[in-house]
Amino acid sequence: MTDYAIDTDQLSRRFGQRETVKRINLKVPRREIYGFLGPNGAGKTTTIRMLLGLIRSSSGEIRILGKDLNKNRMNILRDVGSLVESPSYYAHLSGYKNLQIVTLMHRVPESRIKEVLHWVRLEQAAHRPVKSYSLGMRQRLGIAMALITEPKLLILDEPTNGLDPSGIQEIRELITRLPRDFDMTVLLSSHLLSEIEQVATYVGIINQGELIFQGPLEELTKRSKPHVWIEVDRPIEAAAALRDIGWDAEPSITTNQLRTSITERRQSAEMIRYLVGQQYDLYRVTEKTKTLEEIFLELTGQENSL
Ligand SMILES: Nc1ncnc2c1ncn2[C@@H]1O[C@H](COP(=O)(O)OP(=O)(O)OP(=O)(O)O)[C@@H](O)[C@H]1O
Repeated sequence: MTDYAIDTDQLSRRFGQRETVKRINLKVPRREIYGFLGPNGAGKTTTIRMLLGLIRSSSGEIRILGKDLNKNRMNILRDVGSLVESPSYYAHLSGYKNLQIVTLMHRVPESRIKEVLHWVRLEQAAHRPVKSYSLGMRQRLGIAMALITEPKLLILDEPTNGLDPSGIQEIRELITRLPRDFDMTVLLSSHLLSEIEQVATYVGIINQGELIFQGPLEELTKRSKPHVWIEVDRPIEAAAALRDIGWDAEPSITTNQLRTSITERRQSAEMIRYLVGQQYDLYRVTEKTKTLEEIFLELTGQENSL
């Protein structure tokens, strides 16, 4: 049995009549960076709030680090660090003082502050009031606050929202090192695929409350392998003829093309020879690679919104 840091079973949440999260089975393997991806309003924050015990689920089970969240809430959450929406801190106090408050609350030795400040690269700014920090620095402070208790699981809701490219890069580098250096599992949410694909090793895609894809990132990228498209005079007939002899071919009526899953040149030569031999007129042969963005939009049913 796989060891999951987060394991939900048929997890659901309604707000009034509306079901915002629909029977999702989230499986987050340990030591992975799990990208929780979905368009705005898909249900990411609601899910994360349930995982952290901030709101109740309407039905379903949640296991965090192998334990039932309903039975051991306080115990489990001690091993979970989180940053949901913007971090809460005292703006007039320094980063150091803010971290000191967290160490006192959680009975963590003060020596840990230096370690986490180093980690998030805030040593230089440690004694300046947080109100003088940039958005990226505040976000890093938020992550430092989440890391100070040495959690086994870190949950970050849109950690790069509103950051400039260099701020995004810093957070990205920080997150990537966590599983390796601290044996930590990370779940981070985003509505941007470009965000997730750069850091995540594992991906879950949620759309309108439903988990529509879950698996290793490579499984998603595999779908972006190139396909050969053939423009032909009778695409439906040609596709059927190809399928009859064991090829994979899908017609597209609107564009007079058919799509094949062929990736090798020799195979496409064979297919072309066959079609010409069957008296089809071929107008054009092209190779197309779907971008991850296109796959994401296809999965979430928004391909026409670009
Ligand atoms: N307390 C609440 N009462 C009623 N509806 C709510 C409540 N919280 C969330 N919702 C609704 O649930 C849906 C999902 O919201 P949620 O914040 O989970 O989405 P999200 O994927 O995190 O999107 P975003 O990236 O925009 O935050 C939205 O339509 C939202 O209006």
